[in-house]
Amino acid sequence: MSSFLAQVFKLLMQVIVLLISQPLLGLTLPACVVIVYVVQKWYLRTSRQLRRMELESQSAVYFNILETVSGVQTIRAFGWQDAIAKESSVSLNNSQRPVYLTRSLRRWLNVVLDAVVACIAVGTVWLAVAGALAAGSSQPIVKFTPSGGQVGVALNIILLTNTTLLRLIQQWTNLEVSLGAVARLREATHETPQEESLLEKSKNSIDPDIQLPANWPSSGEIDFSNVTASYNQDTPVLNEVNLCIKPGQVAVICGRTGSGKSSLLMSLLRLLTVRRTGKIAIDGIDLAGLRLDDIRERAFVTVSQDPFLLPGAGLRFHLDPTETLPNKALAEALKKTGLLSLFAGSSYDEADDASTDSLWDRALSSFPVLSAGQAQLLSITRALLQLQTRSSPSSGQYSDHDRGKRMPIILLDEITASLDAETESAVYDVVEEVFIKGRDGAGHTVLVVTHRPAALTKRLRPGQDVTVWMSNGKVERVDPVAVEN
Ligand SMILES: Nc1ncnc2c1ncn2[C@@H]1O[C@H](COP(=O)(O)OP(=O)(O)OP(=O)(O)O)[C@@H](O)[C@H]1O
Repeated sequence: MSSFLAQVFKLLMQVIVLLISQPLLGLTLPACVVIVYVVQKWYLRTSRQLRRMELESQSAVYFNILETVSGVQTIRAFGWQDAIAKESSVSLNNSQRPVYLTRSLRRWLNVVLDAVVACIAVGTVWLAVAGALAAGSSQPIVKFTPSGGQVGVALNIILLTNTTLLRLIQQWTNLEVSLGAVARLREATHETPQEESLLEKSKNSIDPDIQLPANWPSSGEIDFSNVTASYNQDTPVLNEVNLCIKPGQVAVICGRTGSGKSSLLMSLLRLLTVRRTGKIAIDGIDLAGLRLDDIRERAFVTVSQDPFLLPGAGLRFHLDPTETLPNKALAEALKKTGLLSLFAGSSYDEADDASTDSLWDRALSSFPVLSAGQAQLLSITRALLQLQTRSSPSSGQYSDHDRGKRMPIILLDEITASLDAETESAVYDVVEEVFIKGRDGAGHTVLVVTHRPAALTKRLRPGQDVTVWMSNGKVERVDPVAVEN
């Protein structure tokens, strides 16, 4: 913007100096303005289109490079080198076409502006000659007789004006390109569905009559009544689900692939749209009338099928993103899931807490690469820590009588799918100790989605826990865990 303004003022000054040295050139000014206006209009319109084509064709090249880098092993294994090289060179050639056309357009602009300035220069020389002839004539063509110095200054300024005009139009194009980039970013941020806008929407649908107790959920009872839910508005993935899970109960959710097990958990987190004909209540409070952040931050601790890890982020961020827990708690949780020795390596000394101090701010990528199972264990460690932070309402926010213990519901979605039998058993040991039995003897409500219910059977409590069988988005049956004879 500043260089554009600099060119504008430069041009203004040059025109003023030119008019002082050759006032008659002022007559050509309207014609020049019209010509420059028409030329810049054509130039800008074309260069805008070319810039768009350039960006699109370049994105194909970048996409090609990224795809090749990430799939280089596959390319080598299948011997696709020639085909990929050909494809890359085609997209590179295509990306060069708009660049070439843009350069040609600039040259065209140069030539047109040169021609305009050449006309003005011819006019200046003509005025000078006519003025000189007028000096010896009885009937002068022009009454103005410029001095040699004035003609020199005018010609010099004319040459400079040409460059200034060219730069001005190019700066304007650059400004437009930059504004276009800003507009595209704005479009992306406004049109991509944002969690914040969902939160905003959910704020609008909050039921003002619901006074959410600070210790909600205090027991963890879940009641699905006639729940029909879908990802988009058309096909429901949950069909009239009726299910009641008692406080402290473990519900193992089983069923064929695509039967709606994960969707059942997602409907609790309001990641699915639940139709108004049904409702999901936790401890008697309908989730539809609550804020999304209240539901997700207070009511649930979730471990999903796919661990979400950011290699550039620190270990603490992965374990305790809100940075509320002391290092000791992080180390204890990692020890529980067997990951502490992996992260601390040989420097770990069980008797010395300080031996782990350097771990927490190190980026995850600086540790040995985690296997799928180890990544899943890290997610479970995070869940253990989340349970600690979510169980007690933060002290400053609530009055004393409100400050009971929360009992978040634990949602585990195929957490052992990528683990071997031995690690699976170790993980379920932790689940049993921390979630099912609870630290102080009061267990949490736990929903476990699994394809291998047998691995959990021995940890379920006869007469208390249940296995929920799902099929085609419906609850087919609920089997209580049988009492062993
Ligand atoms: N993001 C999504 N958008 C639209 N439909 C989806 C989405 N995720 C799942 N579905 C559909 O919802 C239905 C139930 O899927 P869901 O993931 O709940 O099944 P699942 O029983 O958990 O399967 P799996 O055992 O393979 O995890 C499927 O028909 C699937 O096509």
